Amino acid sequence: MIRAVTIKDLVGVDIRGYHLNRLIGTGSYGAVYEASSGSERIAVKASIRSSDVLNEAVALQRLFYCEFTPKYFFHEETPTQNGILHTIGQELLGADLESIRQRVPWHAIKRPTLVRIAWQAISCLQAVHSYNLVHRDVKLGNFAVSLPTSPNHRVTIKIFDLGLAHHYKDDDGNLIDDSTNPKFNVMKYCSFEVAMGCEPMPKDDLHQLSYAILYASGYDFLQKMKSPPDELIAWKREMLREPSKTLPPLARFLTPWFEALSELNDIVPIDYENLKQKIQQSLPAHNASADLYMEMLDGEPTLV
Ligand SMILES: Nc1ncnc2c1ncn2[C@@H]1O[C@H](COP(=O)(O)OP(=O)(O)OP(=O)(O)O)[C@@H](O)[C@H]1O
Repeated sequence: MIRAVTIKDLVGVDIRGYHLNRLIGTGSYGAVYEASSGSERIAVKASIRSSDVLNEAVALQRLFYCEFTPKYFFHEETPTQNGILHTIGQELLGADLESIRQRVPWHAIKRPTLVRIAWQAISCLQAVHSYNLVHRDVKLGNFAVSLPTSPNHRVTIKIFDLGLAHHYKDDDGNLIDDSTNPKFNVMKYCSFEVAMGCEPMPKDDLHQLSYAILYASGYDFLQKMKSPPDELIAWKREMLREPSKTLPPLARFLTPWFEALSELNDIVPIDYENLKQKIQQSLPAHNASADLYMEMLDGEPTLV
């Protein structure tokens, strides 16, 4: 048994043979550590919300062969003097996209990089949905770059934090209810239909992604989320009804993609390849399917 500890005070503890070296960051309910065993480095997520950890562990296990989510290593329950500590060992990722956005001038990721991010982020959701999972918490901070591969420092975008993910349909296509009944309509960055009281479905992950991309393009979505609830819902509705008029001028180049997103529904299967082509059409002079790299620019690691 390990001594009484708080979730943010686990440096030095060993879990499943991995030594917790460094606190990477903390969220509303947990903390993530960089841990190692010999030369192998992983991320260990510890949380006080056992239901989220269990849910994430099940989702990551399901996604074991998925290359767009962190690789799953283990789920461990460790007795401590003040209760059970729940941890998940998973692939160590690099910086999350919210931190990357914060580091770029004007907090606006350049268009050629932005379309590559959007292309890969759509692939992440396509992959998650192909395992009959809906993520339900799509935001910029829940995407991260993989650790760069040498020698050219190529990275890929992965989606993580599957604590709210849901196995929404079985192999025969029958919908599966979420018995925990979470209230997604209170989440400020939920999609329009979810704000209106519908259950989050795959198309809602894509609508949440559209807000994340808009935010990454330099739009002050945090300020928008502070609008009175009615105003925020009206804006989300107009983004679907008339994207070309509602999009801020700097993001208007993404109109083809937003128009395609408006046409999604829960019945017709989503054509992810078409959505990627719409991203390409938004910026024809640049290859949206090109690789991404972490390069040192002015002494700062920069995603290009
Ligand atoms: N597998 C991972 N590899 C590297 N860093 C990670 C990994 N998973 C999470 N992180 C980082 O750990 C930090 C804490 O993550 P966590 O998901 O607990 O909180 P959050 O997303 O910042 O907040 P919230 O839980 O409120 O959404 C974040 O900076 C996140 O980018």
